[in-house]
Amino acid sequence: MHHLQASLFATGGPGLGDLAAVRRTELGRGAWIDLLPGWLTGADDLFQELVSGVPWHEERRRMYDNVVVVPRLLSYYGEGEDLPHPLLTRARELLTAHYGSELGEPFVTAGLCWYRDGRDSVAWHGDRIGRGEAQDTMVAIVSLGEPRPLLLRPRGGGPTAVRRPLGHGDLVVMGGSCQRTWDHAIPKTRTPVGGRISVQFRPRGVN
Ligand SMILES: O=C(O)CCC(=O)C(=O)O
Ligand SMILES: [Fe+2]
Repeated sequence: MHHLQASLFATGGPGLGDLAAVRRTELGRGAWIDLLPGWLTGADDLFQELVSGVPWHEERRRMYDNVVVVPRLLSYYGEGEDLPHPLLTRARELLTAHYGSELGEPFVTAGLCWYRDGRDSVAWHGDRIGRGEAQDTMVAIVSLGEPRPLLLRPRGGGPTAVRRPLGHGDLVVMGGSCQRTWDHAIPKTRTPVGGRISVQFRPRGVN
């Protein structure tokens, strides 16, 4: 048996906790976030395995007359594509089992972001290129590696209303109207910080 599969069943190996322990915070405007620190445990190697095993790429985006490089590496697993690690497959199954009735559909896609250091970031945005613009939905994020804060503020600007450090194994789920009525960001930091990988599970048509 492959050592990875063997370790999944060994005691003290990687595990995913009970999602019944999530804590919900109502943000207002129909938006909420659920948090479960340390949902994923004993997966010390997972970060490094994803760093070396995932087909990361840079993305360039047109900004007015310029083309800018997105400050993080990305990889996207669409519906039906095998995820890069069995623990992520299991995480998605458990998320669908827990949230499926409230969400009304399964989590199907996985977007991965690798923030190599404090210069990598994601600017203020909502996930509303797809259905998140018009409909309530959920985006579930598992954070791996070095802690980085997730910031939230009502859409359209203003001061940061929520600042939650996301550490190794932590789960955050943004739900309700969160994608269309709130924005979120992972800011750059001058503090020396190692790499972080975020795995975002979304339903079909949300991105
Ligand atoms: O890194 C994160 O946890 C957030 C990423 C994000 O907001 C996105 O990719 O849409
Ligand atoms: Fe996002």
